[in-house]
Amino acid sequence: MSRNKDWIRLEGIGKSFKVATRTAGLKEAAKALFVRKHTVVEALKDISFSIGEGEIVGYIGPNGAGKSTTIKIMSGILVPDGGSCSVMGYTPWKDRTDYVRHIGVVFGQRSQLWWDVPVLDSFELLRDIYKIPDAKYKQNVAMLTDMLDLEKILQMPVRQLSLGQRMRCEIAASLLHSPKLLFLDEPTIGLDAVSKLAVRNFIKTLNKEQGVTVILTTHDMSDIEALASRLLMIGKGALLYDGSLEELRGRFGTGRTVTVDYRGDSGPIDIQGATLMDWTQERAVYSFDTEQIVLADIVSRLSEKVEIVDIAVTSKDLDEMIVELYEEHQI
Ligand SMILES: Nc1ncnc2c1ncn2[C@@H]1O[C@H](COP(=O)(O)OP(=O)(O)OP(=O)(O)O)[C@@H](O)[C@H]1O
Repeated sequence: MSRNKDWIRLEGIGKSFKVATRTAGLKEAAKALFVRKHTVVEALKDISFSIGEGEIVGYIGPNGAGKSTTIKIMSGILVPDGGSCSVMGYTPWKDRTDYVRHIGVVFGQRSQLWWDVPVLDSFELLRDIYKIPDAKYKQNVAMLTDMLDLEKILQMPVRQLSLGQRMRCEIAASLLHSPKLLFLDEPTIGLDAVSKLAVRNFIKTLNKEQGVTVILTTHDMSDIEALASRLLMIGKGALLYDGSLEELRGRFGTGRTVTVDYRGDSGPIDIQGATLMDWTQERAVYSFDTEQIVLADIVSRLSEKVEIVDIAVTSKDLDEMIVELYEEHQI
């Protein structure tokens, strides 16, 4: 349950990047030595949202939408062109030294561990960098080793670890200093099913038992389904959706497809309120909206004419809903 709704508050955040344009041809390249041409990429346009303490929020959007730029601003790595951002009372890019003691950051594609030394040595370096008191460090290493099953890998150099093992160590490394806020950028990318589950379970427990707030960037919708009760969706630098998964499901979730296997001699049967998608000698497929017609009515109409052998109903999955939202906003 969220304790302070404006624990994180972004208001009117904008960020543009100036990108040098290169023109083809030797003459143009020579000219470019004297006259530099630039285009401006508007990565974020007027982004506003609040996140409460203790929430797990999924931050999603297609490639190039502006997710990393937002995370970099919230973690103090980038300074926005305009707008305000307050996290736990800090302005991230202004009070960075103090601020970083309260946040943990994991970028799935980048490592904060030293490649050639045992994992534990990296942890000790981080202890010195963050000036973590000895007792707290020992307690956290013991807790994280237990929760993330690190016992056998702490003495191994990072380059010898599998991706799943490395990700567990990355997450542990980001939590050694007991941050209250964790940014996770693609934490399950490339992981197999078992490792994904282990990482997800850990994030859930961390949030539940220690109240750590989690902002999760991912392209994997099953991460969102498993972890986040709230979704922030961004596309072309603008916020497109801020709400719960349930609301999103409510908005798109009344569409169903029913596949009915039958026996009997019948031509296609029209049912008012349902759309016939396919009709073969053994199988009929209808799409329908639960607000227009209930499944039982479809089944009962069909059973007047044919003998029903099997029924399977599917609803839109999260991926499909997201694609529809993008289409709605023409992303
Ligand atoms: N340092 C930079 N210099 C120039 N352009 C940048 C820079 N960082 C980001 N951009 C541009 O800003 C836009 C948003 O990028 P960002 O990395 O935030 O997207 P993203 O949603 O994280 O994408 P992905 O899912 O591919 O990681 C893109 O058009 C990107 O090319």
